[in-house]
Amino acid sequence: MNKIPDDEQGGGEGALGPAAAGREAVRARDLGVVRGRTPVLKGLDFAVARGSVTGLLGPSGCGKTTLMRAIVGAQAKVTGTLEVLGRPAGSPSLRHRLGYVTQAPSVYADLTIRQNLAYYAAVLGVPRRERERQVDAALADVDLTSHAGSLVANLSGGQRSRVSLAVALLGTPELLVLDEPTVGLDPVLRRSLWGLFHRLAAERGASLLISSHVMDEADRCQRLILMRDGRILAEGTPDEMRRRTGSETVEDAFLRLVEEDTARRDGGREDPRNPGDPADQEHRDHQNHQNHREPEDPRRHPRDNRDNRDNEEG
Ligand SMILES: Nc1ncnc2c1ncn2[C@@H]1O[C@H](COP(=O)(O)OP(=O)(O)OP(=O)(O)O)[C@@H](O)[C@H]1O
Repeated sequence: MNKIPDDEQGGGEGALGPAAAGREAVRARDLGVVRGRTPVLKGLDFAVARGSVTGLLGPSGCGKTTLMRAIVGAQAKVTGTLEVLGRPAGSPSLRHRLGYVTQAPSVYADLTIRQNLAYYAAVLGVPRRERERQVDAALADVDLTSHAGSLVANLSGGQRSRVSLAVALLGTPELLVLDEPTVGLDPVLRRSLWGLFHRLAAERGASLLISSHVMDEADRCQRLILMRDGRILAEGTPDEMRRRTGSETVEDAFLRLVEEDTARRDGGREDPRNPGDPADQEHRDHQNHQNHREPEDPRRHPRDNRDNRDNEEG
């Protein structure tokens, strides 16, 4: 484990004071990100509570992955204030305190599951005598014990995602940032993973930030951050969202909030349920962008948050 360098800025509590720093795993103030030449995140203010399961929800292309990359210190051109576990995002001492799972599984296809985990346990500096126990625990957490000897190349997409999740669990990180971890999984597996997320929060005190563009996952979260077009629409518990908007489901609450937001932005000329909805345009822009985006390095270390931070000088 790295020693905390004395010259790191921000200190243990930052500008938040001891009480706030203790309760919040992440705190953003006026956070902005530019990707290429486009402002993708615009003036975000929010917090992620410690020891809780927080859902980051919003339409495809609204900026969820960009926000997660900023939190784990992998994003270039970040402005404003972003504190993670009481330190400025990207601080070297955070590396071992965070687990990050990207959308594309990033484990070695030519190794078995156990070999991958043993390799990453060594890279992460898990003491040798601890490694076997931690690898076994991570395998059991993601329900892959019986496949431990299988080559990753022979696994299904959902199984590969769970191997990435197991890697993120090594070293018992305090904050887990999971980008759409349940996408493509069957309902039984999804339920069991949500069970795991809540156990990690309740029993180990871990803080989890989990993105999804599927609104029916919202009720599985203790707190929600709803995003649209690079901004925060609302944050709070699922109940608060429903009460505030007089809606029965979080999905309806989200649509109400989009309507209010649209009305605020342009005097209510646009109906968010019409095909002209800016959220649809966001989606189309995102799809166009996906066709032109730079490929991810398949051998990128899933726990290394800093290696492609500078590849977006546009
Ligand atoms: N490498 C990049 N260079 C420039 N712009 C990018 C890049 N990656 C994403 N973007 C743009 O940033 C915006 C936010 O993308 P992001 O991937 O953060 O959205 P998202 O909410 O995570 O989407 P999804 O749910 O589809 O994963 C989109 O408009 C996208 O086109």
